[in-house]
Amino acid sequence: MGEEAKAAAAACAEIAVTDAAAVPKPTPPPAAVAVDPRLQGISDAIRVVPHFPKQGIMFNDITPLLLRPGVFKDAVDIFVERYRGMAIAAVAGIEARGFIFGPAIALAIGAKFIPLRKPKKLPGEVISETYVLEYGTDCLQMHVGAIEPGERVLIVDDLVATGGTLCAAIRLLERAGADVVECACLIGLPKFKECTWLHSLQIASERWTDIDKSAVHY
Ligand SMILES: O=P(O)(O)OC[C@H]1O[C@H](OP(=O)(O)OP(=O)(O)O)[C@H](O)[C@@H]1O
Ligand SMILES: Nc1ncnc2[nH]cnc12
Repeated sequence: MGEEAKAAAAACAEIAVTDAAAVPKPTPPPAAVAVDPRLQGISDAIRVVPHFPKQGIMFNDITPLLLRPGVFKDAVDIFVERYRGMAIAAVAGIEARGFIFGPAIALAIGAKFIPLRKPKKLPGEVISETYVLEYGTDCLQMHVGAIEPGERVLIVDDLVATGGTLCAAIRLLERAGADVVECACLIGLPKFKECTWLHSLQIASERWTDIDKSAVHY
């Protein structure tokens, strides 16, 4: 990707992961516009904790960002600016950290919020999607009836690492008939760059400049 295209991509805080032909295209930003100045503050407010929760993991901790209302607001605003006017009917947040950003985005764009929960948390009838983790499996559940067939949905989480969690969320929503427009995460880990199986979706993420935060650079 050339420098001009990089700047443009960063400006709309978008990462085109793979073939995006099937999803509505956001308005392309003007070429060579400056990187959003809010991104550095967001990046700086995320703490990287080595070897948590286990040896070898560089844990991206968003809690310091939450202690800074201005930065927290910047993070939400960037997503709201991107998704407002895209006829999104529902924001689906992934437990637990998608519950921090998702509802704020949903309220601001006038969408309903759907919690995608870990097993045995929802009291009603659920549909479930199991996914593979590095060690073992996990599962996301959603209430039956939370989504109407054809509704446009944005999936929100704090971070994409392998993409396994997001893929499970996409499968769950699509099984319920949703039209998944995009996935939005604050942080993308480099490993994710090699994953091309989030087919025909785009991942909206912030563009980090601090390589120590194991962040995405496109
Ligand atoms: O891209 P992946 O490899 O699937 O990993 C990303 C997921 O991992 C983290 O959640 P976690 O599973 O730790 O759950 P928690 O938020 O409940 O702690 C993070 O908040 C994402 O949901
Ligand atoms: N490096 C990481 N930091 C925070 N949450 C994660 N979930 C998966 N990998 C993670």
